[in-house]
Amino acid sequence: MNGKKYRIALAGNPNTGKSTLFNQLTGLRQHTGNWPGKTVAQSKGYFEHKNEEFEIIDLPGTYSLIANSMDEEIARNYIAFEQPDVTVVVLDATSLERNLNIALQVLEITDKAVICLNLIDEAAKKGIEISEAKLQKKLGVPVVKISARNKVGISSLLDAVLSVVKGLLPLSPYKLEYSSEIEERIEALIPDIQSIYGSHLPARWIALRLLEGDERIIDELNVKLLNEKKGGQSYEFASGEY
Ligand SMILES: Nc1nc2c(ncn2[C@@H]2O[C@H](COP(=O)(O)OP(=O)(O)OP(=O)(O)O)[C@@H](O)[C@H]2O)c(=O)[nH]1
Ligand SMILES: [Mg+2]
Repeated sequence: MNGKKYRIALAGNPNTGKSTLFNQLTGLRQHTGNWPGKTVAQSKGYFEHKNEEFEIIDLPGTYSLIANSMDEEIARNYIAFEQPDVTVVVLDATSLERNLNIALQVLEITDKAVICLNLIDEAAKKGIEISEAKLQKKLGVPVVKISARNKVGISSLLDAVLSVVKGLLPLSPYKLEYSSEIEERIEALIPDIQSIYGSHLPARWIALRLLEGDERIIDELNVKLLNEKKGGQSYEFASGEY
């Protein structure tokens, strides 16, 4: 083990098997607490794959990342501001169309993602066929089929995760394109966002939120900026060990 801990976030709709996957990966090396200042449970765990150490966070299941609820706010803030080394989006392969929405929202925030099609046993029973290769080409990030409950495909998933965190794959995540008027406004905002908040944050995604009139994002960013100036961790995050 080389000691470096890569951080993984598990995102996805409710009931897609995130916690099942989390438990399979971490076994007893996990602990549960609350998200700081929130009444929402947070599970964090650890595991190794191919001599690398990973820390994994089981994010609350959400249908979107627009921060309509505390769960959504937690999930989106973690991905956008804590910037895990990879976000694994767990989708229900039996209802892919509905599930893809959250995948596209994650890809709007971060390039470093792996799409995990879970419940492939159920999908197979229902005669649903999904081409990983086609989906991967379309989405521009690795797509891996698994059955978390039956421990199928887990090592392929972890290989994909490792490739992403090590930067071994060319990633070209699918980005929704907006009308030229909106795209121009996004372009105009990006330099200001970068100069105020630094270039490490997802400026295009922040610009989109601002154009939507999402005022909370400004509060979040200001808290983050203040904490960074104080030299602390941006988003205070429960740091208890397992
Ligand atoms: N058939 C089948 N069922 C699965 C699989 N993985 C998970 N499940 C089941 O799906 C249900 C939901 O799993 P969870 O792991 O709790 O889902 P979750 O995404 O953590 O749900 P939230 O925490 O509500 O967001 C459970 O009954 C699991 O046993 C799988 O690969 N195949
Ligand atoms: Mg869960």
